Amino acid sequence: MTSNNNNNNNNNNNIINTVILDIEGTTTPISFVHDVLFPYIRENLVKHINRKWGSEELKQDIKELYNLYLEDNKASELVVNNQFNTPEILNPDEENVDEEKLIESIIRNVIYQMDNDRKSTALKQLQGHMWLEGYEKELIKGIVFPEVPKAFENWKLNHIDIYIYSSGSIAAQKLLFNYSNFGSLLPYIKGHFDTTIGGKLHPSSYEKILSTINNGSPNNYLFVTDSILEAKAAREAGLNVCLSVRDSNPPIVDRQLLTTFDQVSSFDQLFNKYNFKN
Ligand SMILES: CSCCC(=O)C(=O)COP(=O)(O)O
Ligand SMILES: [Mg+2]
Repeated sequence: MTSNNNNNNNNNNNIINTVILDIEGTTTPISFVHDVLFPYIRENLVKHINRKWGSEELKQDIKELYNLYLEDNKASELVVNNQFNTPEILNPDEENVDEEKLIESIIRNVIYQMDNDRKSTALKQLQGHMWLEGYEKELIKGIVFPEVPKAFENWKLNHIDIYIYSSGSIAAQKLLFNYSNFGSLLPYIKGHFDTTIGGKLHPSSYEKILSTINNGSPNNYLFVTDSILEAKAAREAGLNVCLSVRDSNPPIVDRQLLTTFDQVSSFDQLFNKYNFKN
């Protein structure tokens, strides 16, 4: 273990027994998400809706998207410059709804959310369902950075529990790690969390995750993420936090806040920075 000179809240003598990892920008290049996963959704959305029309899974996905539209609309009455402006989805439960128009409204809504990189649970659930076929047909392979499998192995050997917390749905997370460029990494991962537990910018989400995992006090946990706002929220919940500053990530703009966090550009560096239980 080495100490570091950052004026962060981490006490690097804390004994870490659990790591919680973000995906995009942390275990996985941002380019994989934006240049492979997201284009797959755009290219296959119409086909997916037509193929799955009438299925319980798609009905549920549409219901979630519709509820989100209603919620945003309600919120927009209260906020002057509403940040969402989510395109209308026709009520899927209306008896005489024009199916063609309903489908058009769903597509408009999904594409709008994706154009804005919205991390809504509704969008992420649909995406997760869509990627299944892409992975199964080997059209997509999940990408993790080259040192990630070795780090997983190392943590596993030392009985450090590995959890994932991503805006991507739990189903999408499992696909990415099951069909990874290094084979299935799922056996290394003890559990998964997505935004159904709460958004990644809220300290309460991290508190809920910790009470679900139940592996001791917050300072036994290490959260690694590329997002400084997620890092701030997790720190407020008392976790040790390390920023993933990969060469391929966009630079973090708030330089001042950045200096208050530990940073690594590869998981290898975590092993010198933190005191993992062994
Ligand atoms: C689980 S793979 C899909 C990635 C994704 O959709 C996403 O929004 C990634 O967000 P993260 O919280 O992992 O940065
Ligand atoms: Mg991320």
